[in-house]
Amino acid sequence: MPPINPGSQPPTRPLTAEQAWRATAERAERCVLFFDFDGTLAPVRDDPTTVEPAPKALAAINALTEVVQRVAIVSARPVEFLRDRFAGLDGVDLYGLYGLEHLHASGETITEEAALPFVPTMAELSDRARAELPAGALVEYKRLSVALHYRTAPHLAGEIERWGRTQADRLGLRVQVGRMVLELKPPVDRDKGMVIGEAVRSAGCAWYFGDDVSDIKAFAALRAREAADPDFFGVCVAVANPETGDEVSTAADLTIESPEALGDFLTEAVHRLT
Ligand SMILES: O=P(O)(O)OC[C@H]1O[C@H](O[C@H]2O[C@H](CO)[C@@H](O)[C@H](O)[C@H]2O)[C@H](O)[C@@H](O)[C@@H]1O
Repeated sequence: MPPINPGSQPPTRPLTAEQAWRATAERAERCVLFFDFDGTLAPVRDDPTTVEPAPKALAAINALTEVVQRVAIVSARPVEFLRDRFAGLDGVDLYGLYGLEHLHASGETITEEAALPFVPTMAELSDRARAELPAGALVEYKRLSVALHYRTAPHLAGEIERWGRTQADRLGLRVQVGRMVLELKPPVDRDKGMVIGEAVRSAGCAWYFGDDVSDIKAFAALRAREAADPDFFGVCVAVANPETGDEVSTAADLTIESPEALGDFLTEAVHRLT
């Protein structure tokens, strides 16, 4: 078992990785494993289009689909982007754009209907962002949301955030902050917490792995499920990074150092659960 970095904050309850995998093994056929993508399964890069999952994590996820009830990716990326990265892994469910899209067992991508009227709004917003934001801002158009990145130009953070919030007010959109990014989304009630809350209704066990503030709602959904059913076993795992700070680790049971270390952790999990 690789060392678990407990982070600068203690877990919210005493739980070792050993104990967690043992309890999971007892319920493996009713267990769901949820993974955030960027910063969790995939190391962060300057260019969002070039990102790929860490190879060890991908191989372990493939093996885990044979061991647990379900494996799912829950991301702010579009399903189409995720499908390219997890091609060939039929046993992996994909939730994209914070759950506005989902795809199960290589069927068709389903889009939340309430979000569809915002397709033209997002196209217009993306064009306007490219025209009005200074050089150095990176605009990522995602059909139902637009991400305004400043990773390679951190001095623009304030200007980009102000511009994004003004546009959100103008167009009636919601704002989601992330790692060196501000994202504009439709005003539709859909987030990672809601996705997880619905997906674990009939599960006996679930893990959620995440690195960013939007993942904390998913942790909360597991806590709520556990509070409602003492037989349910939930585990929240943070993947550490210098940008999010302690917020995610503080809310987690376990903290892992990086996406690469997560690959080692999951490889060990395959052995523990088989
Ligand atoms: O829910 P996630 O899968 O974690 O997606 C969150 C955002 O991830 C991407 O941005 C982040 O990763 C980029 C590539 O490593 C990095 O350049 C950027 O600074 C990070 O914020 C993605 O591009 C966004 O659309 C997602 O909202």
